[in-house]
Amino acid sequence: MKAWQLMLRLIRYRPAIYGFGVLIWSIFFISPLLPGLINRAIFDQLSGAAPAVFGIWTLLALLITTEISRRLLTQLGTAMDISVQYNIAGLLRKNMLKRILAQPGAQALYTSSSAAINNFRDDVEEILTFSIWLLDVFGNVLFSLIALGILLQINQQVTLVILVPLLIVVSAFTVANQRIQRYRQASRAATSKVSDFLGEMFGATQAIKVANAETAVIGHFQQLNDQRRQFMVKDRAFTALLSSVYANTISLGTGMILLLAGEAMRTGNFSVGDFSLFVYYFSMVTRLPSLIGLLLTHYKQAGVSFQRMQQLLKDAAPSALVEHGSITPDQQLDFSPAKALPALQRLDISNLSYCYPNSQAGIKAIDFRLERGQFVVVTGKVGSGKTTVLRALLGLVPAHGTILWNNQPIEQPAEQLIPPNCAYTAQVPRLLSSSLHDNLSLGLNLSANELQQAIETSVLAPDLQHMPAGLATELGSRGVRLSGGQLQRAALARMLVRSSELMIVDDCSSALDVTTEQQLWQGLRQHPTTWLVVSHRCAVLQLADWVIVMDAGQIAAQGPLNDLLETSPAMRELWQAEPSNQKLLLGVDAHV
Ligand SMILES: Nc1ncnc2c1ncn2[C@@H]1O[C@H](COP(=O)(O)OP(=O)(O)OP(=O)(O)O)[C@@H](O)[C@H]1O
Repeated sequence: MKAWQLMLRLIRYRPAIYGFGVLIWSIFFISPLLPGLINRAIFDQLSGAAPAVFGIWTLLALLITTEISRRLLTQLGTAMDISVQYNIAGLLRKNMLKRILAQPGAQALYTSSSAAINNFRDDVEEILTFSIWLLDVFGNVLFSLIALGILLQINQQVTLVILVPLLIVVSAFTVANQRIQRYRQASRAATSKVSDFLGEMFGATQAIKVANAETAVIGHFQQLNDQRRQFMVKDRAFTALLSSVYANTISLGTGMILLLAGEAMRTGNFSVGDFSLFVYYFSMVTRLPSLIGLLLTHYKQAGVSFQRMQQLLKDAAPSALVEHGSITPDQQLDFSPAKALPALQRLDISNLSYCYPNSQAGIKAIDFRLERGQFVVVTGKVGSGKTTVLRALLGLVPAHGTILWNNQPIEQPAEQLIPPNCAYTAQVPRLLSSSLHDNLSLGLNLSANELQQAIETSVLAPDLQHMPAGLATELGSRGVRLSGGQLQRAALARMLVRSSELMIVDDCSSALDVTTEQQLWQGLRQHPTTWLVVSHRCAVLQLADWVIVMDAGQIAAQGPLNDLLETSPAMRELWQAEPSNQKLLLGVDAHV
């Protein structure tokens, strides 16, 4: 869809408000026609060029009334501007947010989060600027046409000179057209790079400090800022240059008109009143070329913003950005909870494959089965594809393959394999800057008993005793006030309160000491559900009913742990690599 089509859809979202805005501003912009004519009458009466129709005081009263009305119109017009901006910004932002939230987790954002913030802020602002320009343009054009009609009746030759600046402006825009777009795209991309890096720097402050890399990192940041400065200066300077070309054409036109008007007055074809009318209308009529030039420039820049926002929506239809719908603040986004599937008896995964874009890495032809109540462990070397198996199964990456839940196909895993059917804890769990209670519930209305059970099973109870406000303790940004081990167990407790048929956990006890880890997994194993767990730790492998060994994106072997230790060299290698103290503590058999 072209920029003008998208803009039209936005206008049609609230046609009455936009229409009223156009009407108010049109009245405002055409209202100077009247004072111009009054001035002309006053001057012609005073110079004796025309007979007195109205008294001077009547004319003055008319002038004052017009000016007061214009002030009132400005207030009303500003209110309309705000209303238009609220609706357009609300619709664009809601549609972008809706699309992001509707995507499966791992694909929610195709760009970085700071680039997305730029889309929500700067690109939406650009569209708002353009929409406000559009509100004004109709009234300005109308004023100019009527004024030109009046002036043409007075003196055709002088009036036609006014068209010269318009031609200059249109030619200037035609020449600059491509550059406007190119400079705007480059400046926006450079801004995104700066915000991205800023976000990364704040997120990795500790890593930067312990690596003593402040100078190098700040140097790189400076480089990105320099690039941004260059692109921004080009973009702003070019827009300013165009504005000045547009504005200077007015001065050119003024000079020409004054010369021609002076000549006409000398020959007696031009009264003082006519001259005052020309001068009065002239500044406004000649503003039209400049206005049109700037409007075309903003149109190009709005086009770049539309493109950038559509990139955020990626595969969605272009019209998704301007799709009409309610934006009232109390409007709930429509996230219907997942339909509960029948109690899980068997989950069959066959031929599950996924390859990461622009790489050879991923998983190939994964087949395995989970039976009700089983505790299945996926293990393997670093980078062997364990996490990818889970993400592919959960629909967090667009994988191929078949997933059967009690022999019924799961067509949309990202929408179906969520609570109450399936709960998941990622390898690096994320908490939010809120209280521990809010982080566990995430909006669920939990009983004290449910919370207590989850806290005990996740072995979080001893830690809770040392928290100053218990469950109400604020965790800070992304749960920064928790230790690595506490964060992992808080995420597990969050999963447990979403009691589901299938629990999926990705290697998230790595920060725990051996005793706590053993206690945790034995507690989880008691939970009456089916488990699929990624781990290479003895504490977990020992509890497994079934172990799947991954190697280079494929299943190298699968079966009970004891069988694999006899038959699979890959499993033996992994087992031997685990610290022996864990095996001793757990009383591992004498296979190794
Ligand atoms: N977003 C990505 N883009 C490209 N390649 C990726 C991406 N994520 C992972 N990979 C690659 O895919 C392969 C499998 O990664 P995966 O995270 O599934 O391994 P893993 O067995 O879970 O590793 P670990 O034990 O370190 O968690 C690796 O080679 C990894 O480099």
